[in-house]
Parts: sequence; structure tokens; C-alpha cells
Amino acid sequence: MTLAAEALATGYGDVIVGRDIAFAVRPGEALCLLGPNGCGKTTLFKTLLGLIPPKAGRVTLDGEDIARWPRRRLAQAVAYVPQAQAALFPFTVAEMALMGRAARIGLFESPGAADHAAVAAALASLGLAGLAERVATELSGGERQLALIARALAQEPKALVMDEPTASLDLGNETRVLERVRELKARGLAVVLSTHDPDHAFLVADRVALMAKGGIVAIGPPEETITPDRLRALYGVPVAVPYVPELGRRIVAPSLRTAGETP
Ligand SMILES: Nc1ncnc2c1ncn2[C@@H]1O[C@H](COP(=O)(O)OP(=O)(O)OP(=O)(O)O)[C@@H](O)[C@H]1O
Repeated sequence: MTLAAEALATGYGDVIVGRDIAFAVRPGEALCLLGPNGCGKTTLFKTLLGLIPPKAGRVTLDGEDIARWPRRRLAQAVAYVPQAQAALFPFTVAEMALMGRAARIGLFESPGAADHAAVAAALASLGLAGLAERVATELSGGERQLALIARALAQEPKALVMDEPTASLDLGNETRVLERVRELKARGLAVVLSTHDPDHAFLVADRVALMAKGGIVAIGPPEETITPDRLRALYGVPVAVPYVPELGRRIVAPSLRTAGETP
């Protein structure tokens, strides 16, 4: 399913946060959003998910404006992995994942065999089967983030929106999550994710969108789009983007200044 933003403006009440946002993410593709704190990534995600209405333009799934979609149909198509947050309720990991089935279970129905099978598959694909009966309030941050991803996968969506899915994860879990993102693309999902680590764009994204003050300042393949000049303009610090032959890709390396130096 192709998830697209067309001449989109985002915001809250009278406040415009993002404007002139346009992209399309096709099945099997990942778009990575990079941009400084507060530039409007989460606001864009809320708009893509239909949680807040666009201020202008539209969000489409396979060309259809989602504003006209019933909530349930939208929830069956697009899943959301929110930024990691503390667990408030002592649900088990399996129960959390089962919540991802809500849009597929009738109002007065109980979860059936297909729902439990989807939960088991989601947990297994993330290596979480052994944690199924653990209580969310007793998980590490990394385990909880993986459980949130399991909840999204149990939903069996066609598109996935992930808000900083690797924030607060250690290197092992970060790598596992990025590997899963690649797999999900291979399974034909359209993935939009945000991150504060530009290297993630080189690792999993087909295209990267650089965002500043709510607008997309550049969009394209990571190799062409992530340049030292653009990153310096975006983050206000000097950054090198060398090609590393051993890795077969570029990496992003900030250089630390001493007091008094300007970028
Ligand atoms: N509910 C809200 N009502 C009004 N303004 C909001 C609301 N939520 C966020 N904002 C403002 O919108 C702007 C963009 O915030 P947003 O959370 O989208 O940024 P972000 O790029 O996701 O940031 P970060 O990288 O820090 O998560 C900020 O100026 C923020 O203060």
C-alpha cells in the first residue's frame, strides 16, 4: 500500500507546524525522516495516522484520502510504533501484542485463533516468544520497545509509521530493530520512520527526507541526500560523511569543536 503526503500542512489549532510536505512511500520502501528536535516529525506522524487533521493538503493510502476512511479501516492498514515510553499498566507482552488486533476483532467478540496466531508470529519474528508472559512494567526499555513493535506487527498492517523506534535501545537491540525494518520492507510493507541517527538512513532507508522548521529541505536516496553541508545546516555542527570501504557505505561522523570555534 502506498502512503503519501500531498501538499500537506500540519499543526495544532491555529498553529502551523509543518508545511509543503510531499512524498510517497511505496510497498517495500522505507522513508527515513531526519531533523532536529521540534522540527515537526511527530506532528507529521500524527497527521499521517489520521490522529490530527491536516491544516492543508491530504494524506492518501493508494491514492484515497484517509480523511474519508473509517477509523477501523485505517487502523487495519497503518500501524504506529510510538516513541518508547514507560509502561503504565501491568499487561503481559502477549496481551500488549493482542491489543494490536483490536481493529480486527468485533466489538463483542473475543480474540480467536487467528488473533493468537498473529500475536505468536509477531513475537517470534522479534525474538520475544520467551518474554510473552512477562509483565510490561518489569521490562527493560529495549524489551518494551520491541514489544511495541510486536503490537504493530500483530496488527498485520500494510504500512508502518515508527517514531524513533531505536531511541533508548542498546547497540544489540538497535541493530535487531533495524534488521526487522529491513525484513518488513522485504515483506512488502511501506515504512516511514524517524531517527536522530543519520546512519540509520544509510542502513535501512530507500529515501531520506531532511526536515527543518516543519518543511522538507531535501528528499532522495541517502547517498545523494545526506551531505556534510546539509547536515551542518540542519544541526548547526560540522559533520563528515566519509565512505567506508569495509562497510560498503557512508557513515556520519560529527567532529567536536573546542570552545570559541564556529561551525
Ligand atoms: N499538542 C500540541 N499542541 C501544540 N503544539 C505542539 C503540540 N505537540 C507539539 N507541539 C509543537 O509542535 C512543534 C513540533 O513538535 P514535534 O513533536 O512534532 O517535533 P519532533 O520533530 O517530533 O521533535 P523531537 O525530535 O524532539 O521528538 C514543537 O514546537 C512543539 O512544541
